[in-house]
Amino acid sequence: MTAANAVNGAPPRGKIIQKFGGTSVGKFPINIVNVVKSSRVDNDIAIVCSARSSSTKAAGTTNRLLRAASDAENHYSKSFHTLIQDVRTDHIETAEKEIKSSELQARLRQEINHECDQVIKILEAAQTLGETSPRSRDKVMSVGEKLSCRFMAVMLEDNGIPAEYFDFAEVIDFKVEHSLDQNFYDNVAANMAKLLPDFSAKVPVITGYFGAIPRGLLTTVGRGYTDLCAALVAVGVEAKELQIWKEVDGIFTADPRKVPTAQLIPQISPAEAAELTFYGSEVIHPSTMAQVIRARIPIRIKNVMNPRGTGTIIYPDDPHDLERTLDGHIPQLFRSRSSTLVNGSAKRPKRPTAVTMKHKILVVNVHSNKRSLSHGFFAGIFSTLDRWRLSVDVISTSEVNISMALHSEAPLYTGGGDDEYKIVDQDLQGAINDLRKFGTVDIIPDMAIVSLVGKQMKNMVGVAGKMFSTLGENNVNIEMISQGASEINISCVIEERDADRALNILHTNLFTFLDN
Ligand SMILES: Nc1ncnc2c1ncn2[C@@H]1O[C@H](COP(=O)(O)OP(=O)(O)O)[C@@H](O)[C@H]1O
Ligand SMILES: N[C@@H](CC(=O)OP(=O)(O)O)C(=O)O
Repeated sequence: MTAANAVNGAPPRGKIIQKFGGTSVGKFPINIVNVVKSSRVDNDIAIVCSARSSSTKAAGTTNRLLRAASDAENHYSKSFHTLIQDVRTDHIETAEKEIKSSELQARLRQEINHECDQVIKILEAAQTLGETSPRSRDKVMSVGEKLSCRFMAVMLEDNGIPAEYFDFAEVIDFKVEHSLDQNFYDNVAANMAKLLPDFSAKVPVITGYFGAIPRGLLTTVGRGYTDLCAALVAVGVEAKELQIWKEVDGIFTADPRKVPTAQLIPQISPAEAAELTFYGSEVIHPSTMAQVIRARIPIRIKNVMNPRGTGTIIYPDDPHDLERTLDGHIPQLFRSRSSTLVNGSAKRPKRPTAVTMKHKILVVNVHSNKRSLSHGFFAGIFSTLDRWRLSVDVISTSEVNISMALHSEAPLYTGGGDDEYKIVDQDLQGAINDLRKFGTVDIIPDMAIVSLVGKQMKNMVGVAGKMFSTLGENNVNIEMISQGASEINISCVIEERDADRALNILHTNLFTFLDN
């Protein structure tokens, strides 16, 4: 505890890891500077940033880099050079606009040019080979985080905050097994802590990309990997809190951009946050939670545009929840820590915690050509999906039929007349061709999954009935129902055109009237 903190009775000084997403770096870099400046008064801060996006993630640096890697592989030399030139120009123009010191600006320009020249060399090699390995693809992708963090480090310095760029590309210096187990995460977290200096003097600005993994970061962890990187830093340095800074005040009872009456949730359990993320409210990368909660570190979601808000804390609010997350933990330890968290959350009203919507869903029905489902039918269906790397979000079965709701980013479109869907996603098309061995396959596109999530729902009689009758009374057609796979989630599949209306109807009826 520092002398100042000890005298004024403030909580002891500790380490806080702050993660900033790509759109925050792109749109609000000065807000990030202000957040860091004010947070450093009471705590030691390290920041982790994702690749920059000047408008949306879809149009951001990571997507451009991944497209450049595909173009190199396919010998489209001109287009990958253009994409990298766009990334270079974007970062140099931002440096010229945001950095006041000409000296710092010149240094940053040199760094940007160096990173972009390096990535061109990798892409030219990929073009010669006509392929990219998962590792070289990751290397290309990592340039996004490098550029973003070089910019943020200079931005902090330019505003009088001592900062130091930290590249974690080499943090994995041990043999990695095929699947990333707990041992892997523990080793990465320990290595991160070893590499980082004491951050009371300078703010480390850490690349949210963390090193070469045999099957590639993109395949093993997936997009949004920066949240996990920040989580591992937090675990490694035994942080007092992990903060994920976004452009919303925290987690709401429904997407606040779609449901104006949605309310901020002060505290949510990790299991609920994971369900919400999976079913469409992408607030945090799912693997992040397990690592941080295991280490008993609370996660706080906050808004870069409203730093005074308290945000949402993700932390178990009763020992049983923590027990489910951890094996063999000591409940007493949890209790002493949780008492500093949000008050009264254990006395939550009996109602779901949130309602969420997952878009771009299609339903695949396989109607068995036998009179009853034969031995091996399910095994055959699932091994086909596994072969084509598809995962099912919602499933329901009847005597001779299996219906599966799948998420696909690629659009489906009708082609060639006769109601035949031409499928853009090659994995999906491959899977559907193979599924035809098991029976007649129908595809219903343009669907959405609506889910109620809440740990209170375990003990709530009639909540599913209320959900379905509310939708029915409002003429929302339900295609599929899934209840009970997870005791804290009830989901159903509806038509995409009804999605936003259904979200509002459910929020009004189930969040306002069930209080008792
Ligand atoms: N229940 C929810 N609570 C908060 N945000 C939600 C929820 N459901 C969906 N969202 C949406 O998730 C997005 C997350 O915030 P944002 O900062 O924009 O993401 P990113 O950090 O990935 O750029 C917001 O656009 C918000 O509308
Ligand atoms: N830049 C990476 C990693 C990431 O975490 O991004 P964000 O924090 O902006 O979601 C991606 O787009 O996947």
